[in-house]
Amino acid sequence: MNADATNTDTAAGGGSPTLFDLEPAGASAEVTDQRTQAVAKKASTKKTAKKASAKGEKGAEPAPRKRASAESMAANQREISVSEFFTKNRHLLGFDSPLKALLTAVKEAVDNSLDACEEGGILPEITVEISPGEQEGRFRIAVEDNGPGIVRDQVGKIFGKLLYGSKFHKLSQTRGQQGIGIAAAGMYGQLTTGKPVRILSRPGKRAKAREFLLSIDTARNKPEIHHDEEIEWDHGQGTRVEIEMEGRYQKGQRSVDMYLKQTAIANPHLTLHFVDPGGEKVSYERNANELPPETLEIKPHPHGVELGMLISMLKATECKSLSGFLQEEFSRVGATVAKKIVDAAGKGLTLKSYPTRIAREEANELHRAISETKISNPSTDCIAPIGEELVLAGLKKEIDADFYASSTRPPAVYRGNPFQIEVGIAYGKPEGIGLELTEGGRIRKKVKSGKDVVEDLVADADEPVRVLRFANRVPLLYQQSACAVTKGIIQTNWKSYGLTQPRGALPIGPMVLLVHIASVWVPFTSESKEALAAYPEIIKEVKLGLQECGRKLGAYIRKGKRLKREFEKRSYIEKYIPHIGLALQEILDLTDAERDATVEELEDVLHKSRKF
Ligand SMILES: Nc1ncnc2c1ncn2[C@@H]1O[C@H](COP(=O)(O)OP(=O)(O)OP(=O)(O)O)[C@@H](O)[C@H]1O
Repeated sequence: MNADATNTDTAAGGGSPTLFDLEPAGASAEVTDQRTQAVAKKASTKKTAKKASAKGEKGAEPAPRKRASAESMAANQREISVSEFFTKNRHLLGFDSPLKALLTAVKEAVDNSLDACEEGGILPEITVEISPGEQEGRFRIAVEDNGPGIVRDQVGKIFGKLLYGSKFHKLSQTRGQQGIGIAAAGMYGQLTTGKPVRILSRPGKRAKAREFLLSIDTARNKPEIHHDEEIEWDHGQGTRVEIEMEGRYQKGQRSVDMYLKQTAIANPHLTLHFVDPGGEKVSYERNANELPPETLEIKPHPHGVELGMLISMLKATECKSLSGFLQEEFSRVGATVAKKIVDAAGKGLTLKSYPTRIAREEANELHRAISETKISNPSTDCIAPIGEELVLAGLKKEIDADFYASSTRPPAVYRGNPFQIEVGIAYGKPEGIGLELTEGGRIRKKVKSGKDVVEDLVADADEPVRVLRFANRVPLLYQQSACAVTKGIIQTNWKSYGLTQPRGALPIGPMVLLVHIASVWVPFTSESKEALAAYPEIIKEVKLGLQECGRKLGAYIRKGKRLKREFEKRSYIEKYIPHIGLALQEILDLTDAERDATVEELEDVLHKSRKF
């Protein structure tokens, strides 16, 4: 029975005994009237409570709930398409505000262009255009590359299907990993403007170019191609992607401009052109004419494989023996290591055991044996760091500072995945400390270089240092505090290198800190790829890299402080040298020429008095 109905009945005086039933007969009309009023009030209170409860107001009685049965629940249970999921959860992909959405879309397209050019062995030249869209608050982004292009059959799946890509299943150093990025950007455009994505592709100089217009059928996670036609395109081979979307364009630390500038720093082999919504053009010319060294795809390292994955691999393998399986499917396992693992596993497993018939219990022992067996670290020809020299060149090209240092750590391993950390430092605004020692031993004020640089990259002297984080050469602009890189910086003792550092915070000073991780699988904290997960191995390497650069910085700051003290002392003495000259002239009866020569000599002695 409906609980509400019971209450109403009771209030109306029917059903179970109430106050009225207990009242003696012949009670006065006034009392009856009061009773009637009380009943009416009670009923009205209940109605109000019901309404309030429906509105969710505090203090209201809870509204009665309709109970679901397994059958009624079953009627609502159905598969969720990955596109529907990410439409609702677009913040997971970096589309949570118009400002960030614009940046994410540009980033996905540029990262893809860079990956494609490098895979194709082509020096990348990329053009990014952002122009106002058809309505206020809309923008049209276009990213064009000179990469290998995309073949006709693949265009639909790449741009109209989430979780489709060429990089997820291989362990190699690429910017993209998940197979979500560009389709998600197109989906966001479609969601906010209703417009399809436009793609131009020319897969090879001799091939004909084609134009496509497509959108995603989000319920089925499938492409809907509206237009597919051969066109004349005045462009060599390559791809052009155009997406109209709701967005906000703004310059600043987390802007498209900053992402592109940082991309140019970390990719010295890239020539990049950018046209902003106001029509202003910026170009970053490459300062390296060689592509980064080619990296090899690797197999998983046994120490990075979890039990569930091992069981799946055993089921899926085509190898006919356990020995073959261990050697074929993993890196760093030869015949000797395979034998050691199998011997340590016991459970009747032999080198000849048939992998697909290995039961869960045996797999468990095999997994234990793998973790106990000493296996050499994964090979490192699968990762390509930027290199100390190019990190320095990139910083010098784009940031006007007093002092630069860089360091590339040797490769290390987290969860079986090789990675390498690089650190760069640009310290001091030239107009800040601004003193230098000339070859002749003089200390002079530095002249501003006058380079066209981003002024706001170097922090002010009383601000926390600016951090530039990169993962496989991609700038990470959001979620700085959640990132393993920031944790590594905070855990480093900057006081010993001459900087101030509040407890548990970034150091303070006019400095840019660049940290790059190169890896076959970058452990991001979410699908939007904004922060690195805090693996202790990664934090440790970040700290070691920072310490290497920090020591050089410490020496520079100490020298700078000495220079400053000396400069002040010399300036003070220098003021009195002409007076000393005059006094000497009077005492020693010198000619004017002799006096000037003495003054010059005294100045020389002063300036060459100390070596730094
Ligand atoms: N400009 C391009 N030129 C050539 N191939 C491309 C281009 N853009 C995308 N692709 C291909 O499309 C695939 C899917 O791209 P998408 O951005 O969706 O995912 P991803 O780059 O693999 O991973 P992530 O989701 O981490 O970015 C890529 O793996 C690549 O093979």
